[in-house]
Amino acid sequence: MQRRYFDYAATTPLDSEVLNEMLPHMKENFGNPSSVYSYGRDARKVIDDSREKVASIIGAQAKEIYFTSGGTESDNWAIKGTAFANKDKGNHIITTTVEHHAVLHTCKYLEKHGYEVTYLPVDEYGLIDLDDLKNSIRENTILITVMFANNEIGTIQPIAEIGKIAKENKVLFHTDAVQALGSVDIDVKDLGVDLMSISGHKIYGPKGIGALYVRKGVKIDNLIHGGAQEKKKRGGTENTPAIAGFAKACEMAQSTLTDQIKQATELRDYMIKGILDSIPEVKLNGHPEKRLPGNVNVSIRYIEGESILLSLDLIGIAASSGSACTSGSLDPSHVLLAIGLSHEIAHGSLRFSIGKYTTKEEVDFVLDKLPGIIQRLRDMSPLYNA
Ligand SMILES: Cc1ncc(COP(=O)(O)O)c(C=O)c1O
Ligand code: FES
Repeated sequence: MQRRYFDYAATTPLDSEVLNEMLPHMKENFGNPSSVYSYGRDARKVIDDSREKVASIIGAQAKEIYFTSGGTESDNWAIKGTAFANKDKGNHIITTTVEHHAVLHTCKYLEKHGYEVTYLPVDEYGLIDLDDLKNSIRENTILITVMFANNEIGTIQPIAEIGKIAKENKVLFHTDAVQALGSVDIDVKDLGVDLMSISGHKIYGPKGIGALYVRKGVKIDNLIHGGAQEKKKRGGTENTPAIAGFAKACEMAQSTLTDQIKQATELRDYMIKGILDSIPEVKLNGHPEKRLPGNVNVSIRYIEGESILLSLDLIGIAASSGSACTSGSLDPSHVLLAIGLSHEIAHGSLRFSIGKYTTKEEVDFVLDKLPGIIQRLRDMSPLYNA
């Protein structure tokens, strides 16, 4: 059966050019980058060059990039590391109700250890209110952490405005840009961001690699203690192949960004229109314009997202009912509840995410099959027939 992948927000396939870039560093260039002899120096050079490339895609300097094991570690580090480093200044953190669990669960953990956290609500589109943000800043606020773009509904927050508010109030600003990288033009300097989390596997790079941007001058404690790697800020022998792959993926994403935004946006809008036009009682979740180019998230009344996913899977379509991290749990998505959806409607939600390999033919296949699937499920639903 031909399979069609619509879950690029969960992860992306490794680009073959990225794989080719990685292979030599798994074979002949296997040295430990900390070693002084040539094997080590060769690996070190790869890491130094890679740092430049990763820095370039977000407008940072190479020395402001620290490699991590991915978005989750970067989020944990940014939040715990600044919270611990600024304990003398205060213990208050501001975030939002729609963050990824890597941020939310880290904040919950800190609450158990004496920190106070404000969770800003969002409007029906998933946007925070900037006045709310201003009003929630206190004397003891040390960090604002607001995601760049939401992984479930695709909503893009007003990052530059948040950066400005943070700066005016002398509060650090971290943003989880895992979903935004490669889909939005990012410049940390223009945006006034102090810390930014990014990840390799959402941009056709390898899994298990990411980075934390830490603006020069920002104080941050270690999360991972060990050797002197990453300027003594993150111990552990560097994953040279993954770092090289991540850098290649960044380089490719940067050089094709404009075209990719255009291609994904066109397919996204075509798909949204196709779904809304062909299926009754369907609602688009997230902001109509301030949204990731590849994100389609809809609520379909009277049926369960899970049962639609299963029916789609039977014909080879891979989509998601929210985020891959929350499926498997019976709770509806915290993001969909935060934008005001009822439990019942949140349960009937689907996310299709489009990437660089998505074709119009694939979208047409979904548009052709989805209405029939939904009609059959609705015919079986006691809610629909009530
Ligand atoms: C917004 C967001 N933050 C963090 C992560 C975690 O990134 P990683 O899978 O690299 O740990 C993801 C991906 O699942 C994400 O979408
Ligand atoms: S039980 Fe299926 S999404 Fe809630």
